[in-house]
Amino acid sequence: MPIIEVDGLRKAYGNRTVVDGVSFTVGEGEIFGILGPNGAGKTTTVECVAGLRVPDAGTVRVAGLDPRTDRDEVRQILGMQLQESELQAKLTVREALELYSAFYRRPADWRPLAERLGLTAHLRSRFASLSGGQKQRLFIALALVGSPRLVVLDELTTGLDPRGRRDTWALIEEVRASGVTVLLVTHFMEEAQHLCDRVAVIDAGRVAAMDTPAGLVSGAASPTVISFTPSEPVGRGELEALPGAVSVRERDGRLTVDGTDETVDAVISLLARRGITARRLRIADATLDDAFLDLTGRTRSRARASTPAAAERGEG
Ligand SMILES: Nc1ncnc2c1ncn2[C@@H]1O[C@H](COP(=O)(O)OP(=O)(O)OP(=O)(O)O)[C@@H](O)[C@H]1O
Repeated sequence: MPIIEVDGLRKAYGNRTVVDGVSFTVGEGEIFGILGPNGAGKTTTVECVAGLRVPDAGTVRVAGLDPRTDRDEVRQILGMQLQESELQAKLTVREALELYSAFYRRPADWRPLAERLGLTAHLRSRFASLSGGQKQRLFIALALVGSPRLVVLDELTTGLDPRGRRDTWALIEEVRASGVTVLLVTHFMEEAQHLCDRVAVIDAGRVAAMDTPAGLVSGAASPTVISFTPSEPVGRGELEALPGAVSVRERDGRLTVDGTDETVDAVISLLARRGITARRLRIADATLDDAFLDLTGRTRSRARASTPAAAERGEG
């Protein structure tokens, strides 16, 4: 039996529907990602899973329980780290960990958890004095302190530096290795690609796609990107007409073609027939970023120009 079953979930604020028929299931032990642009309805969806919001329609089950009517039971099973959570300013880290432990029937020993999250040196610090990264790590600890079967993490690594982010990913992998299911809301494609077994892309309140990260990338309209500087001019129209080509861009004499493996073969044949040399030839798989932009219908070129991956591909 899946640990999370969401079917036809709908939620409106006033007359504005922000979750519009979302369905997905998560198997026990999975790391399941919810990815989507700002305001897509991700937080509202996971808050309904956690029983913090009442759906207008549809059903939610957590380990077969209804989070609304079986609230106490679900609270014992599900740990939640909320985006933008707050604690009382004067509460110390230690007090927060002890307080949260007391909510649960089978709390974990919070000390190793605090150690693992780099909080041991801050146990006496008051919440208000913690840095953004320290607060974030405390919320992760509080989500895990009840030994949950399922942990819901919303914007897990927002506010962490790259090192803190990597450490947190390693922690999440350990958590999963211990059998805990993870429902993860994220903005970071790299995070989804690194951690998630499956991802639901939510756009404007609906599931735009659901697959493994690799499946989403290979299902993108243009899973391969080829870029090169031709030794002699090549017409963009000619490249656009090649099999599988989705788009062609030119910048400072450098051409970038989004397409498929078939497009790559066709570009190389075309250049060979003409005796044109492809200088600094680069062929790259599209990333989850590209798949996400395809799925959420934004212009690929605008976004790609601003991603680090674009620079690596020599597009900048
Ligand atoms: N309590 C509320 N009352 C009214 N509108 C709300 C409320 N909570 C969220 N919204 C609106 O509903 C929409 C979906 O919000 P939600 O937080 O679920 O999206 P999200 O995908 O998590 O976004 P983000 O990535 O920006 O956190 C947004 O437009 C948001 O402004």
